[in-house]
Amino acid sequence: MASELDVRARLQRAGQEHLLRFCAELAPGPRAALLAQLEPLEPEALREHCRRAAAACARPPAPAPDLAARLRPLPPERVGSASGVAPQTRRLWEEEGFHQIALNKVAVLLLAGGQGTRLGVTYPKGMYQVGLPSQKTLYQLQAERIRRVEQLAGERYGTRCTVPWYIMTSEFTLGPTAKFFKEHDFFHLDPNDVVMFEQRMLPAVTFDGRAILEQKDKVAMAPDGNGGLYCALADHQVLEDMERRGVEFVHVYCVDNILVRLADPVFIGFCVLRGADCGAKVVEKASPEEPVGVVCQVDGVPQVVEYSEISPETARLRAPGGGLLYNAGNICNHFFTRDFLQMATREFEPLLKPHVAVKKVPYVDEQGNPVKPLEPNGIKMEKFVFDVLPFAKNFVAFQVLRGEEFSPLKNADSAETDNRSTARWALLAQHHRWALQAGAHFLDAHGARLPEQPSPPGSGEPPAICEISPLVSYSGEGLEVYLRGREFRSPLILDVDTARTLQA
Ligand SMILES: CC(=O)N[C@H]1[C@@H](OP(=O)(O)O)O[C@H](CO)[C@@H](O)[C@@H]1O
Repeated sequence: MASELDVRARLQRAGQEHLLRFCAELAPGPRAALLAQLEPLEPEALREHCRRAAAACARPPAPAPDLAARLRPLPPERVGSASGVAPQTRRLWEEEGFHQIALNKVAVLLLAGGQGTRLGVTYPKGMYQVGLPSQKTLYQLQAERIRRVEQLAGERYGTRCTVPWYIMTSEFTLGPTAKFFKEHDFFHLDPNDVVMFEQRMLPAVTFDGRAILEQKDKVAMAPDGNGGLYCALADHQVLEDMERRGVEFVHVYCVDNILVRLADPVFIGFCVLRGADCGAKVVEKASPEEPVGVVCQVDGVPQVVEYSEISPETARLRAPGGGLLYNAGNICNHFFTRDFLQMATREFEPLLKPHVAVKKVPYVDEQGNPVKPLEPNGIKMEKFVFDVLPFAKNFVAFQVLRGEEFSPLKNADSAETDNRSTARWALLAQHHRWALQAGAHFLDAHGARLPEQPSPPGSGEPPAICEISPLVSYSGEGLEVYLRGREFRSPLILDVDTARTLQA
C-alpha cells in the first residue's frame, strides 16, 4: 500500500493536494481507503484531466458554433436497410451472420457501467424488470437471446457454437452484476463464456479544475463514459481473450434497449459482406427532439453527433421529401471487427476528445460538512463509444424498424417516454404481432375474440397479452408450429414448456 507521503507527493505534482486536507483527522480505516482510492491516479493524467475539464467549462456550451455548416447526412451507399430490401438479400445477410456465429467468430459486448440515474434505481439497469408477465429482467432477456441465437446457428450448421458475452461494468455495477449472475446461475450460460471487466473511473472536477471530495475519505468519481471501453479492453486484456477464442466480429450494445437483438445475424452478415470494420444500427428518429445521437458526416467523415451536441435548429432541418434531414437515430448497437478494436485501443483512444457533462456533485465543504448542491457545481468528463467511428476505413450504417428493435429504458415512469411502461408495451406489442403473423387468435376472459390488428408502435398495451420466451423465438421465427389456427386466452406466456406441450 502507498504511504501518505507518497500519495501526497503525487497529488502535489497533479496540483490536487487539497484531496488530503482531512487526512490527518481520519481513523486508520478510512484513511487507508482514501489513500487506496488516490494511489492509482497518475499525477500527469490527473493534472491534465482537471485542466481539460476546467478549460472545457470555460468555453461556451455545446454545440460547436460551426458544426451545422460541416454536417451532412450519410450518403445512401453507406446505409443498408433491414426492411427495405428484397427478402432474398436479407436472407443472404442472415445466412452469413449465422455462418459466422456457427464458426464461433462472433461475440457480444454489453456496456453496463452506467448508474441508472435517470431511471432512478441504485442497482445496475440490467437487473431491472419492466413488469412483464414472466417478470424477466433485461439481463435475463439478453441471456436467453444469446442462447437462442447460438441454438439457431448450431442447428443450421450442425455444430455447437458459443457467442461469448463480454460485460463492461464499473465500480458501481461490477459487484451487484456479478452477484446477480451467480444467483441466477448465469441464466444457464456457461460462466466461462460470460466475461465481466471493469471500466475506469475519473474524478469529478469543479469549474476551476479541482477534483471534488465527496466525503472526507472519498473522492467523487464517475465512470469514464461508454468510450471508456477502449481503455478497459486494454486494461483487462479482453481482446487477447477474444483472440484466444477466435472471435473476429463484436456486437457492442448498451444495456437498456429491451428489444436488442444480440449478435443479430442480419446485422452481422450485412457488415461482414460489406467488408465493414465498423457499423452502427440506426432507426428513423421519432421527432427532432428525441434524445438519440444522429449518425451523419462531419467534414465528409462518418460520425455520431450526440443529442446534447446538436442544436435544435439543426435537429429540425427537413430533407426535400419532408422527413428529418438528420434522421438516422443511433441506437447504440455497433459492429466492430476485432482488428478495428485492437487499433482503437492502441491508436485511436488517446485521440478521442472527452465530452463534458455539468452535474450536481455532492461534496464536503471546507469544514468537512457534506453538501448536496442545488445547482450544478461539477464537471464529469466522458468519452463516447462511437467516437472511434471517424477512424473507420469502411463504416456502414444499418437501418432497422423501431417497433422491432428499439425501445430504451432510460427514465422513471413520471417521464412520458422511454420508461418502464413504454418498454413493456413495445415488447408485448412485438410478441402480439409475431403471434398474429404465426396464425394465433386471442380471446378475452369471456371467450370473445380480441381484435387482430397489430397495434402501431407507441400505442400502449396491445389488445391481447402474449409474451414469447426468447428461448422459443429470437425474432419471430418458428412460431407457426405452436400457434397456427389456435385460440388462446390472453395472457399467453409462451415459454419452452408451453411450446413443448403445444407441439405435442
Ligand atoms: C454516448 C452514447 O452512446 N450515447 C447513446 C446512448 O445515449 P444515453 O443517453 O447515453 O443512454 O444511447 C442512445 C440510444 O438509446 C443513443 O442515441 C446515444 O447516442
